[in-house]
Amino acid sequence: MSFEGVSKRYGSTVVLDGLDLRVAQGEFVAVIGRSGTGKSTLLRIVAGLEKPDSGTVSVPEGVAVAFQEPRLLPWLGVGANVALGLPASQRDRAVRALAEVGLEDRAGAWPLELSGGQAQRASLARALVREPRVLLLDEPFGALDALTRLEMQSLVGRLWRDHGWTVVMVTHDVDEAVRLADRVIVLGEGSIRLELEVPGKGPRRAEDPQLAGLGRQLLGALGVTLA
Ligand SMILES: Nc1ncnc2c1ncn2[C@@H]1O[C@H](COP(=O)(O)OP(=O)(O)OP(=O)(O)O)[C@@H](O)[C@H]1O
Repeated sequence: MSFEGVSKRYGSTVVLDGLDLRVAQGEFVAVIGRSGTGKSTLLRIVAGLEKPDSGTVSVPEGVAVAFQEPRLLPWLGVGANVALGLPASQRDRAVRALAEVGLEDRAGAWPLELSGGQAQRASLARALVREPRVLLLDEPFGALDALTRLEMQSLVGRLWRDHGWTVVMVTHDVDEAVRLADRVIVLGEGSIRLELEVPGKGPRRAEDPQLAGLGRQLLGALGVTLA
């Protein structure tokens, strides 16, 4: 997947200014940046929901998106939400996807009966069932408590390894970025301010001391200095 010289503005606000980005097949890239630096805009362009003003975007077929709020349809059961759009002959794929995210016993529940973490799992199952090549995650765990968030990070890391997806994840959480991604990019003023490779393969142990140093570097690029 690649962006070459991609620019996007809304009125007089320049959001992306000649952005170049290449993501290898199977790579996990985390995108961080201050509020309003264009992270969601970048994802929306990858998803084909938005067109750039100029530049070239090349994205393979098969993109699935999971957002911070799970966006399940409240009038359909969890299983039906996951199976939505699948031909009747392939409904068993929804059952398998629910089992992969640990929700096999919740297929008959209503979305409103799920906890935040379960709803996020259902949302992941809905992406899984489409067998995407590229998974886009926009602040997927932002609304979850700290423990559920750690569990969801492990789950996404495991699914990524099992399925060989290319992942682009927008997050405000530097620790989450270095725990999961192969590479973290910091967006600012329309382009990439800093790019860091994270050694090893995610999901990494949250308490890995090497990650703390990378996290501090990223916070520095975001203009945050810790005492
Ligand atoms: N449809 C739109 N119309 C007008 N302005 C927009 C639109 N979408 C985004 N913007 C503006 O573009 C800029 C980038 O927005 P974007 O949502 O991509 O940032 P972000 O980095 O994802 O922010 P956050 O971290 O707060 O979610 C912001 O100034 C925003 O107000």
